[in-house]
Amino acid sequence: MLSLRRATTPFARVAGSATSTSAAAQPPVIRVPRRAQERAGRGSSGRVATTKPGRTLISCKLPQFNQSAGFTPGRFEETRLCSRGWKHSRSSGDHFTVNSTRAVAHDAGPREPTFGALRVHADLVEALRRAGVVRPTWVQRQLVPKLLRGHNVLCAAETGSGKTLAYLLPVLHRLREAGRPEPDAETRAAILVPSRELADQVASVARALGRPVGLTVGLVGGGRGVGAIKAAFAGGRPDVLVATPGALLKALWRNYVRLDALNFVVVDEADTMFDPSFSGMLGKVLTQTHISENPSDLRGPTPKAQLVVVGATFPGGVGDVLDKVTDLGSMLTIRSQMLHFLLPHVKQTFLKVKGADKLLELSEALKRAEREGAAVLVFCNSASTVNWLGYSLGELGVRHARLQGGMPAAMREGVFRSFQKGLASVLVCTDIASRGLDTQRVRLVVNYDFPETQTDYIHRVGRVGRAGGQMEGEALSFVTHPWDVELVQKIEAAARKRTCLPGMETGNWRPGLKAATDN
Ligand SMILES: Nc1ncnc2c1ncn2[C@@H]1O[C@H](COP(=O)(O)OP(=O)(O)OP(=O)(O)O)[C@@H](O)[C@H]1O
Repeated sequence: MLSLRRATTPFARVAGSATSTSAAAQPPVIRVPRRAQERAGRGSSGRVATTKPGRTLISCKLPQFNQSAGFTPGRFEETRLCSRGWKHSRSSGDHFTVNSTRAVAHDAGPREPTFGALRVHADLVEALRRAGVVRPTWVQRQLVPKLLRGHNVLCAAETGSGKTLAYLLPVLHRLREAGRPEPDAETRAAILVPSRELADQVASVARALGRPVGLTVGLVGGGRGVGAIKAAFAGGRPDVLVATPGALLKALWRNYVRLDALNFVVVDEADTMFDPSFSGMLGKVLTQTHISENPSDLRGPTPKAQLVVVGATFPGGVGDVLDKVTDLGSMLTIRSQMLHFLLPHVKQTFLKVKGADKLLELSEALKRAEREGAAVLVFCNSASTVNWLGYSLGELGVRHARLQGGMPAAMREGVFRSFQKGLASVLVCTDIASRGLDTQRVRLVVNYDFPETQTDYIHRVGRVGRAGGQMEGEALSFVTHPWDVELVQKIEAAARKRTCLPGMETGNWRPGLKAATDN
């Protein structure tokens, strides 16, 4: 007769096979590893009980795939995915939701210090207070002091966590402390961003904060021709220039601005800026600057520029570009703990749907959002789908705005602003709106086309659940093609295992750079 006993090691040991004399008298005892015992206990279905009392993390159309917030599968345990059969055409209509497990986004608790404790200029703190921004978020508490101390920093933190203020405050503070320059002085800080909409947004925040401390802010964005770029410098060179790389290169070629006297260079939205489509231009801009290698380079008669690179995701090519302009080893890194995880405060639903049914599903979702008074971003993968979908929604009587890169710059300029002002509640757009744009009004993101990469998914969903926001965010993704399903399976597996998205692990992030705690 065999008896099962709980093993103390993960490996089975057959005790009866030992050569002790007493063994012959005893019935053989087989020690079975705990995992195998648990598997045996699951019954004939072989399924692990993934539900426990309490909140549900993942709720599915088929309840046997539900997973409780209190359950996490073992590291080597096979994860049962609701989306496993989604390549089959009969799976249409199936769905699952990753529920939010946290209520507040990135906001600091009442016991966190206020901005005053970060030792930025009192006028800046007061300007923030007037805007209702009192306590710094995690990334602000990390980045501001390091920049004030003169370090070059590479900073990766989730979408909507407040990175813009995290770099703007020390930049404005240090320019203010340096005193008023000569009237014809060169620009002292350049902030580089990938789109004119984002340039517009960052410039308006910088202006609101720069005004009280007597600093001027200029803006040059792409797509408006040389006349518009020249006009940006008509009133003299601004202290801070927010620019897209293409427009800045044009300004440099025509000598409207110089970058060799900069005190600060900021590269925002690193994943797009270091993407091959931008990195060539960015490299050309950076080679015209003198980037410091350590804080002592910021002093003396010819001070160099401090460099800060920020993003919510980081591509591989960052080092290749930066290596040419500074000592990478001297850069500090800041990385938030939940980088490249699904946002825990945003409810995310995935719906397997036939291509022909997507419009119907979308109009249902838009009706629900309208009843709740929620603004919606609808993402498509191409400009032509934006145009087609806009036309179809128009036919259905849905008021909306459209934003895609092929639109003339003059038209694009007003679209996002009018959406922000609430003149339209639905914005149909390409990924041009997924990077950096602050969308406090938006409560629902719809992936009409499933994004092509996990990075795009992170940035799109990151348009909801932003710091300082009062509203619960939600994302709805339509899953149609087999290649969409592959991506969904990776996302579902990461959600169930509570790991970051596969292939985006940041354990060895920027090896060779000092960790932020080194300073
Ligand atoms: N300390 C704070 N308290 C309250 N709200 C804040 C705070 N810091 C920033 N915000 C607000 O949070 C929102 C998101 O900030 P921001 O756009 O800088 O995020 P981000 O990290 O740059 O996002 P993304 O990665 O999408 O570019 C903005 O509306 C901003 O005004």
